[in-house]
Amino acid sequence: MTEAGAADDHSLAAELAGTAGRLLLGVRAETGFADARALKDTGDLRAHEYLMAALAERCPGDAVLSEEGRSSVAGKRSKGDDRAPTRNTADAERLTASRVWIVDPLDGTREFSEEGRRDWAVHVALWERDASGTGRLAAGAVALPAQGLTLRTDAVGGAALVRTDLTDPDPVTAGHGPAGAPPPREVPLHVPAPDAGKLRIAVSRTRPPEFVRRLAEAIEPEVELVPIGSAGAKISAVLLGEVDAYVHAGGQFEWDSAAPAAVALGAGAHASRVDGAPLRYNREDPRLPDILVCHPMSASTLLSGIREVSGALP
Ligand SMILES: Nc1ncnc2c1ncn2[C@@H]1O[C@H](COP(=O)(O)O)[C@@H](OP(=O)(O)O)[C@H]1O
Ligand SMILES: [Mg+2]
Repeated sequence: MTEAGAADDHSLAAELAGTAGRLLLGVRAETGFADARALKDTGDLRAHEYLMAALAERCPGDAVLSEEGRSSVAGKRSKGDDRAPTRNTADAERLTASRVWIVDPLDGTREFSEEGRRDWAVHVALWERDASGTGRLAAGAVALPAQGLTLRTDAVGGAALVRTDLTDPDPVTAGHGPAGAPPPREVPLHVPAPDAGKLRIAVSRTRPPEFVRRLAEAIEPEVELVPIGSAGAKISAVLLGEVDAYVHAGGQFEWDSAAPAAVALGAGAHASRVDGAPLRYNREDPRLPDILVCHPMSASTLLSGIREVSGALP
């Protein structure tokens, strides 16, 4: 799924997501948490404007689909800025383009505005047209700025975990270097297999779908529901082994899942719609309301459990 991107596209996605993430840490420090609305809007728009400008400069021929470049957000402003958000590539052009960057400048906007929370992300994905006509995710990066991590695709169809904050050793990369040596900056990323007998399923903190509670009752392994903000942070938690699956239905858009799905597929995870159909991107209608990400070993249990409770799907 990720082989199509040129080596540079993977690095560029990671660089842009990481830089937008640093910018967002700066917005948090500068704006403070007293006015959540101002902090959310300023974060959304500053990261969006940075990504639009960087993509226009670095990839001038490519189309862009950003959550914050839709015509419906034209009236939104960041603190101290009168400018309207830079618009996305027009639909007619995007739908015939051969390369489209699908970005969520700030996923988990609510968590970004809550002091101390680390479950928010920057998503940068590249979709490329291919011979099949449906296209595919060619590269992707998810920055978790408050966790000092970026998860990214690589040039050989895999994925990597990059430590962006080298001052704070983290348990994930720490075990990879020789004893006593500083942990490497970047390590290969493979989705870990679940422990037998128990499944931890990440769900939305604020809108956990009722059908996931039904699913938890319907399947054999014991299930623990783990509320986490941001689709990117939840999918990253699956890839980092903090949970075993992410199940969502009832509403979402292409930008919420494109970059994390690209990384998940590169890391060997199962990523699909909740009925098992492939995730498709760069459609005319950007709604992509449901998703399942897990280790391939758990996919059939979860897909058949979801089928059993499909009457409860939103
Ligand atoms: N029912 C729904 N309809 C539309 N978007 C939804 C949704 N549920 C979740 N999302 C979006 O998916 C992302 C993760 O949500 P959650 O943390 O609740 O799981 C959020 O993106 P943004 O933060 O970029 O808006 C949120 O807006
Ligand atoms: Mg989002």
